[in-house]
Amino acid sequence: MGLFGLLKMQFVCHLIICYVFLVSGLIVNFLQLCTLPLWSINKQLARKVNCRLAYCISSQMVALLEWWSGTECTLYTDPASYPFYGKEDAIVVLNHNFEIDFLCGWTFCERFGVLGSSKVLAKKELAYVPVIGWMWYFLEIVFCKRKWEEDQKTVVQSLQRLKDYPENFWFLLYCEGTRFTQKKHKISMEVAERKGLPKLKYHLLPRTKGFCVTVQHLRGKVTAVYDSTLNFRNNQTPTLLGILNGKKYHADLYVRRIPLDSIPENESECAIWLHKLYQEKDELQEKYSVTGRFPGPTLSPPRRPWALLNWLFWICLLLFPLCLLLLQLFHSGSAFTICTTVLLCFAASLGVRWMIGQTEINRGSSYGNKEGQLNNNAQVSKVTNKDSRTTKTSAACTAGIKNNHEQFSTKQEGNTQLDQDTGSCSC
Ligand SMILES: CCCCC/C=C\C/C=C\CCCCCCCC(=O)SCCNC(=O)CCNC(=O)[C@H](O)C(C)(C)COP(=O)(O)OP(=O)(O)OC[C@H]1O[C@@H](n2cnc3c(N)ncnc32)[C@H](O)[C@@H]1OP(=O)(O)O
Ligand SMILES: CCCCCCCCCCCCCCCCCC(=O)OC[C@@H](O)COP(=O)(O)O
Repeated sequence: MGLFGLLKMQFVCHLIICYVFLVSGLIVNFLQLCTLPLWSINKQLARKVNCRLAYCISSQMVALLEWWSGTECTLYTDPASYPFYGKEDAIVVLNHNFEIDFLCGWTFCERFGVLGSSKVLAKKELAYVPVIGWMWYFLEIVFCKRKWEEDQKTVVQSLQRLKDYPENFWFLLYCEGTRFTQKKHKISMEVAERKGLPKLKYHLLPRTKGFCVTVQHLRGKVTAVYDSTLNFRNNQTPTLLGILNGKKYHADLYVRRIPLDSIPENESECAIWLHKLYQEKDELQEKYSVTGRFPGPTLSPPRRPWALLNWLFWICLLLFPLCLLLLQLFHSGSAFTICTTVLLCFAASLGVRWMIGQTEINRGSSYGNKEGQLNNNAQVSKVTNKDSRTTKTSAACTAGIKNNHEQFSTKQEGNTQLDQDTGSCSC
């Protein structure tokens, strides 16, 4: 390990990075708050300003990944789809297995110029995370409690609001609803069994309501779904703390563009379509685990300098007053002032540690983990089974999926366009 590598592991460097992130983030949050009066005067302008302000925060984390840790991101995609990326509104469906999968998503957003405006269907708890959560409020991020009865109205309203959004955006959906753990996987596969759906090895069973409602309400605005599958080379399990320590990872992202027109409008058909998509994603991950790569050509967009420049700007702006303050402090020699400052630094680092904890899977929620939920599902399942037609449709689709996927895999190897083929469910 070189000198720079050693430096990256020093606690003092982490303190400085976190200080810059926290203080610049709070400044940006304050500026966002100042845009409130503008919303009533010129809503579209307020949205554009907020996209740029949000970029100042999220691009710092992207710079940390790309320039500090040097993590590489390879994109596997159809060359015919490539020109669309960043030039249209899209719904992104991504697997949820890694602590930094959202950060890799952000990196691709940055490379295609949609980082400031990117959106997500996020759990409500994240809205209260300082800096990021507060920034999301002004970006009109859609929040959910993951209780459909309570979410239905608010999610639909938030989606409707995005219909006239002035910037191109990617709307991220983790349809699994929570991060993959062995326990959640086991419970989720029991649900799959009850529903007569094939088991998944690398994914949890997708929750279909959020996807269907998003497709339904963003139709006309969004033109495609980007089916995205992420994995890391050599079975790496990346973490945000690892990134902060300068650890380099290698991410592989497979993206398939599916025109929105080819996704069924009817809710139950849309749900079947999503289950089929996850079975295809599962087969793709199986291939990755065998070959160590996704099929098809790689077309990685290069890193852009803007995230780094923004980060350097904030470092220069905020380090100077910090150094002055520290000098003055030690010059004053007051034990009380020094102790108070040390305590404040300690409290701030605890705060940042708590924020980093939000990204850690072993501190994740119990959503999808509860036996109680399973019992509810059993009831749901019984109701579903009463409608034998639905169950049969599921089974028929399952059979159809196999055939469709064989077609899909063969086409994949030949790197031909798959969108239209995979977009339609023949069930
Ligand atoms: C290309 C590069 C990527 C670009 C990236 C772009 C943008 C980046 C932008 C931002 C990055 C920031 C990242 C922040 C990350 C934060 C993400 C999150 O917070 S994820 C968590 C919140 N999001 C979701 O949950 C979305 C998915 N969920 C849904 O859509 C849900 O339907 C819902 C709308 C949340 C409602 O939840 P609820 O639980 O009420 O769902 P359902 O009604 O659907 O669930 C009941 C349904 O599921 C079955 N069930 C029950 N238990 C299980 C189980 N354990 N496993 C699977 N299924 C289960 C149950 O039988 C019911 O079935 P049915 O619907 O048939 O009745
Ligand atoms: C320059 C950068 C400096 C970095 C130092 C400070 C870092 C602070 C980082 C705060 C990041 C907060 C954003 C959290 C995003 C977490 C995304 C995520 O993965 O959420 C999980 C949910 O999807 C599902 O939750 P679970 O049900 O699995 O539980």
